[in-house]
Amino acid sequence: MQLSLPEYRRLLATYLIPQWRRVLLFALLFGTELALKLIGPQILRVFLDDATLADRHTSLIPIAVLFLVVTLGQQSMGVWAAYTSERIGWRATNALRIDLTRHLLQLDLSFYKEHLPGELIERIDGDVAMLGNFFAQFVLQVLGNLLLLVGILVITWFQEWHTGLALTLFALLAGMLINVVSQVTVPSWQAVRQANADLYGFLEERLGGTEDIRSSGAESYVMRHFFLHARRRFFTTLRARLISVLPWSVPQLCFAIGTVIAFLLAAWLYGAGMVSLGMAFLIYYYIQMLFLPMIIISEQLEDFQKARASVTRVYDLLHVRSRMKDGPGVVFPSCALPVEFVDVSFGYDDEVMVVHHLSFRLQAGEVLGVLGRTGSGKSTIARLLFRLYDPASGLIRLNGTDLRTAARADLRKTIGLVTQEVQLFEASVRDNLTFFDRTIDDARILAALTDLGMLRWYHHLPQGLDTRLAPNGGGLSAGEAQLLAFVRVFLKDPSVVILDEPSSRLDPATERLLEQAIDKLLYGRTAIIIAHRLSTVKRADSILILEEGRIREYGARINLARDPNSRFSHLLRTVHSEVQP
Ligand SMILES: Nc1ncnc2c1ncn2[C@@H]1O[C@H](COP(=O)(O)OP(=O)(O)OP(=O)(O)O)[C@@H](O)[C@H]1O
Repeated sequence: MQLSLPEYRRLLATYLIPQWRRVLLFALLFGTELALKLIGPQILRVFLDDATLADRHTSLIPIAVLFLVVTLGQQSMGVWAAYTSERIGWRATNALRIDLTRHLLQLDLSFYKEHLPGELIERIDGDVAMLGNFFAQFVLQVLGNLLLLVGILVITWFQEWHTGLALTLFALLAGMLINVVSQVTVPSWQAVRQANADLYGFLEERLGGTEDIRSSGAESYVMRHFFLHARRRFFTTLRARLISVLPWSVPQLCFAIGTVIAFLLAAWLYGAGMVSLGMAFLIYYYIQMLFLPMIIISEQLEDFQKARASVTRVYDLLHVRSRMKDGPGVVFPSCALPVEFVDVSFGYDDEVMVVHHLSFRLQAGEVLGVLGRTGSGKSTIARLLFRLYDPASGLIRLNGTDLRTAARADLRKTIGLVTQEVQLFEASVRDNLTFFDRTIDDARILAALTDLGMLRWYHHLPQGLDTRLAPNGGGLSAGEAQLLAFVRVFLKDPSVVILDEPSSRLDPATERLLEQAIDKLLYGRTAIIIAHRLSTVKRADSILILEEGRIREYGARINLARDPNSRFSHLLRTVHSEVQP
């Protein structure tokens, strides 16, 4: 989809109006620079004509000084204008980067399933960087240089009509030619951007999975695909660069032809006595000058063509709408809350449902243990309650309210989620625990660490809470990372806790700590524990066993444990016999 003119106008207005003073300054500087460009040759003409006068009375020095002042003024305006436009471009693109990032962070998880992070980085950084010139200069450069072009032609028409006519015809022909060749490069630059996005997407995914790739010995497979992506990028870039020689060499050729025409015309007019030497020089000078605006306009149009593909992609991204809509907002009380699933079915794709007709109810403060084979839909229940997705049918109630009427920000405050994969950042322990929330003071963090029995761990940190963690939580064991995730939830103090228990093996000491932490975390809260070990569900009031997304068994834990025919008691017996053969 290409953008319409009003959409371009809106885009420019959105990012330029907030810095209108700077845009105005740029317009003034740029306009003055153009005016000085036109005045300079006129002073030279006067200088030359005066210099060749037989009976010259006036001194040439003031004219020469004036020319110098005008030239210096033009150069200074040019530098100042370039600096100002650079700032406009950076500010506008940075604001756009922020808007894009903010927008992307609000999109559904289903969007992230379809787009690799590396590809999104390329959109936010690469594509937006292409728009710097569009925001900063495009409109003014095109309009200004058009004005300069017209100005040169009008002046020459007035001063010598033969020259005016010749220049106008020549400008039209050369302009059309330059414009045609400038379009040639656009598709090849689009291909370069796509090759970049593909390569970054590939790299990001493979670097993220480096541990698995090494352990499964898939390095050579990855390297081969890296080579294929890099090769494609190399050849598309090479092709684009070679084709880009055209828009550069055609204006050079026109420029050479123009210079010859200028010489011939000036020589003929001067030889025929139709113009003075100063005027002959002026004709030559204006023909030379004519090229600069033509080349700048063509460069701007070429740049705009390249930017168009980026604008379209950025605009498309900005218009991706979350399928889930925030409700008007609900204030949940900060105490344990009841949770209810009513006939909930859901699939990550619209066609294939992964959970079917789930119905269960947790009283406030009740703990539900969810069991089931891998892929049976346990984590999906957690994602639905956290409203990372909406059910395809049925509804989920929290404290009697349909989740869809709540704002997602309300839910994030009310529900704490500890997943199997704990995301840690290359930041201080404090920032990792508080999620960069500066309102949480150290005393609260230490109280949470004490509550969870992590003071010993804390005392071993070389710089206390200021200790920086390595990227991706490197240096921490899986158990420690899990404990940090518990501290996070503790600090959030939610009414409902969802605990997707880690299935990884932990050493007995960490496991004991984790067990204590779970007890403390669940105290006074409604909780859903997705359990991989039966020992975890001993604290559950009720048990739900899933099989292929359907409830196979659901009831009070004590009753199910007592019933010898229940699936749960069967599981208990199996584990027991495995432990004590
Ligand atoms: N993001 C996703 N996109 C598409 N399908 C998914 C996605 N996440 C899970 N699934 C599918 O949904 C089904 C249920 O997955 P879910 O993660 O809920 O299982 P689980 O019981 O939690 O498994 P595990 O015990 O291995 O964590 C599986 O068939 C899985 O392949």
